[in-house]
Amino acid sequence: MPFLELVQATLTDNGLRFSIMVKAAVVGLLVVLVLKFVKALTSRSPYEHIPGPQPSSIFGYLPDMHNPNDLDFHFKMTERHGHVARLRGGLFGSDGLYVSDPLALHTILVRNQSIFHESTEFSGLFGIIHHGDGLASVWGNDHKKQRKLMNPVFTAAYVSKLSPLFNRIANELRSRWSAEVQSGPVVMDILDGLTRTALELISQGGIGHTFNSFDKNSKEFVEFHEALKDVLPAASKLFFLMPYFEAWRKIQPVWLRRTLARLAYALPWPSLRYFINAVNTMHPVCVKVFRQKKAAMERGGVAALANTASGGRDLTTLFMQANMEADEEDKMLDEIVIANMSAIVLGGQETTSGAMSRLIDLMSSNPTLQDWIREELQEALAKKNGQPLDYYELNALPRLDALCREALRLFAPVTFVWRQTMEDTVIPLQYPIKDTRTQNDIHEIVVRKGTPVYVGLASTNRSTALWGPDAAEFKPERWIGRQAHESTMYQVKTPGIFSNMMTFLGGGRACPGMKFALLEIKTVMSVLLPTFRFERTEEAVDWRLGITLSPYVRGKEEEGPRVPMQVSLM
Ligand code: HEM
Repeated sequence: MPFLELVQATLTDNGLRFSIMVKAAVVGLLVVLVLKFVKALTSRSPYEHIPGPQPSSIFGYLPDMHNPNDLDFHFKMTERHGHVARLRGGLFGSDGLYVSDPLALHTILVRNQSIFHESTEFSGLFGIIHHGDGLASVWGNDHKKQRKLMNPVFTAAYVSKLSPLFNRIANELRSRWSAEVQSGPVVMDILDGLTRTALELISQGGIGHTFNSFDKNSKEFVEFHEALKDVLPAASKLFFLMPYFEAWRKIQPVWLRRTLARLAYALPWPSLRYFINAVNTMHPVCVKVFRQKKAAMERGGVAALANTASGGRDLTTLFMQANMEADEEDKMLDEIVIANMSAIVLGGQETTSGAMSRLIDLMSSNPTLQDWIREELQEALAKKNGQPLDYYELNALPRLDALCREALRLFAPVTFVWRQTMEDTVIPLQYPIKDTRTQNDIHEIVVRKGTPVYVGLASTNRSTALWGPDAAEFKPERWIGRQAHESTMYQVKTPGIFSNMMTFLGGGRACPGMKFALLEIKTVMSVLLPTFRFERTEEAVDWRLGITLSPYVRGKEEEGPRVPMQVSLM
């Protein structure tokens, strides 16, 4: 329905009160913009003495920060401006801070985490995507309560039990690719196969559902994958709407929110449409899976799920069981369980399919490295007479481990996370920065309430002060023979939960899925590398930012994410 007709129909439906509300919203928005403009012109920033990048426009740092083609904004932030950088807010926003200093990160993520909340931008965004207050949208006690129920299912004891399932899914990919390359090398988009694999791993292992992703005719896979692929890049392009997402998802009555969403959908704005479509596709699937699971468990406990995709061993079944047994005050509402199912699928799909493609991409340009990893896997498999390697056996392989660590250090799939300061506070610095006015060293920074603080995951992972002068180079051998705590050049500790790097964050909101992700990546490599050789094609692949990183063929970005690769049997 054309936009104007839709507006007319809606007005007729809901009458005068709707028209008044729309006018009030427009006036309110204009007032906010004017006030922000006046504030920016009249007030002084408390961070004028801190070095930082010059924004490329009057709109301040946000467009630069979300520019899909400027990964160096993040990768080189520390080396260009120091371990804390001032981000200029421009004419409509206030200044923010970009942090990669280990001591400051410890203060933000661990010691004073109650002062540095998840930003309303991200909590609002993920609250809309997951349709509720799951892990990504709550803080304080609510967050702790949810983590307490969910953390146990992410431990090695549980995750290791998923090895047989993961091996079965990885072998399905191997069979498909083997059939394709049987009569000789073939150039194929490996991202397609790895995406299907990652979705099956997370959907079967995470929520106990299959999208039949290896079936090229699976409508459910096509729709859901389309939604997953679009949702974060589209959201990233809506960054200037993000401050209003938290307020948006609280709009009452619900009919008003739905009507506004329908109107927004009718606007000629592709990113907004992709976003709304994606959100409306993902949620019903999680609701359906949850209802089926709950009904089965109420009938016959976990045993009633024996014939489902995961046989009842998936993470959701485990935490639903814990939820049923929890004390009344600790229980999660059904809508929160559903939001967390959605968080698991979204948090675990793009990140891991990207990481797996990156690993193969890196090995394809370095055949010696590829052979070095393959040799280790072949030896380990030979010792088991070709039987699949389990969680503990995979973790005991130093070369595979070094490859994973180095790729995840240098190319952190999540580039930065966003926090907001809830009260005035001070952050101490490990590496002093220079006062731009006096040139004196600054050892601590007073951070004002309301300041947006960006935790630079990729930039910390590339700091030469932490990792040595070769920090920006891909060198898996740097990990060989080193314990996790020895990993940084000068034994400096960061709060990161993964070998001192920030890839999976640290503190109370660190990624719970780290062990799950590493098992996925290592299992898939252990199945593919002994069978296939991967070689680069002429087409260059660039990784672009869209909250997570996605690969695009240079000059063919409009074709969507792809990683073309020549694949042949060993
Ligand atoms: C290479 C793969 C992965 C990377 C790099 C990664 C990274 C991260 C990071 C940086 C965060 C913090 C986000 C923030 O605070 O804003 C996070 C949170 C989260 N991740 Fe992961 N993740 C990965 C895989 C997974 C997997 C496989 C799962 C599920 C099985 C998962 C589930 C989650 C959840 C539920 C959260 C929210 C935690 C909370 O707010 O308490 N992630 N992840």
